[in-house]
Amino acid sequence: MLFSPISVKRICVPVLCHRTTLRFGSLAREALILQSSSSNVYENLAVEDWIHDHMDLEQKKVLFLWRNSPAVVIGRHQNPWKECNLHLMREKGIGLARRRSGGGTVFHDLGNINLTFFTSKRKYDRMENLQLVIRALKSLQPSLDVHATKRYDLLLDGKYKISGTAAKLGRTVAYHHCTLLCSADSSLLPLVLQSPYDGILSNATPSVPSLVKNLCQAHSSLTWDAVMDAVAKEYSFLYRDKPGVHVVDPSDETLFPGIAKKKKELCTWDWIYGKTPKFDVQKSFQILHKDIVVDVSLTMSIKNGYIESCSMAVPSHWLSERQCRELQDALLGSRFCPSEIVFLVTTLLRTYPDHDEVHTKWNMICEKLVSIM
Ligand SMILES: Nc1ncnc2c1ncn2[C@@H]1O[C@H](COP(=O)(O)OC(=O)CCCC[C@@H]2CCSS2)[C@@H](O)[C@H]1O
Repeated sequence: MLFSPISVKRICVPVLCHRTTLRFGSLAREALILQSSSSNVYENLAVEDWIHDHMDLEQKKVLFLWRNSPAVVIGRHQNPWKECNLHLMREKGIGLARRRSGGGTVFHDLGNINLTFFTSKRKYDRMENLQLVIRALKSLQPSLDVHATKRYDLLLDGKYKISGTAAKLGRTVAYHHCTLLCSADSSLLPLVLQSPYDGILSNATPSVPSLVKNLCQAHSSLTWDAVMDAVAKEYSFLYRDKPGVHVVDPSDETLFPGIAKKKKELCTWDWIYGKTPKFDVQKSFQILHKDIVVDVSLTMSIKNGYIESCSMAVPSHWLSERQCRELQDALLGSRFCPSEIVFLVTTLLRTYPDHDEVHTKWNMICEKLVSIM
């Protein structure tokens, strides 16, 4: 049992209610603690959206506790090509998600806890929430040296980040969410958050890298379940008359009507990559062909994730101006993504049957293009 000292329940949905906001009404308390049974980042982000859009947060505060399988979560206004190693993530099957709140990029896995504090906008108070987390940690290890910074990070021993914060403020409601590193994969974390792509010119929000540490390194008792339990207890103590955590299934449409649609949107390419603020790519590379080195320089503008303009400078004795233009034109309007580029170039090759030499050259340029995506 995950929450041994306090009760954990599965929420039973009252059948005879047609307003979604009333579904949680039977749990009549000032505050509610929900824990996700899913480790799917898109499902959990969809729960956040659902609570934000449908629950009456003027009447009831909500704390949502969740963990994800390995994933990188970027802020609403960030550029994933600048923030992470997409090649490595594809290779390792690590998901990429864009959240609705601002701020920087973080790594999640099952050793990282996420806490979302929902309130009315009036009651929104990030420092109060972080102090609650600190009290919870100290209830487990009184000697722990943790403090909150002005940018709402939690630092261990004055220098190691264990928690990052972001927030979304609606018209009347708000949420503050934060991570807590308990036992995340600390060797993978810096590798996936290091972009190998250079030549990206962008005004997107940059992340603020820090030294990070897991709580379990400070003390072996600080496991994710002990920490989650302690946070839930502290929250109950402050806002509820009785302890209790409700385990919810984010794919349960009877509990969260319309949630599948929210998840679907969060999974789309147009949300994850397409919401990247407009950016340019300026890149020079060298191609070694038949013992000669060919210099290629590339300039592209990417809008909503799609190639809006593309110009390539290639020596005309190597690739004719016409063949260069044809390649550029084929790329226009394409998503800035490897699979689509490969598909378009393959289609282009078919328009030039029996031109092995041109095929080789286009393929070599294509390979370079894919390496920057
Ligand atoms: N999981 C986790 N926790 C704490 N710090 C992290 C984590 N992963 C990476 N980092 C470090 O923070 C910086 C980025 O810091 P930066 O301050 O730029 O961004 C944040 O902190 C955003 C926090 C978002 C929290 C949300 C809550 C639920 S969904 S995600 C990164 O470069 C690493 O050095």
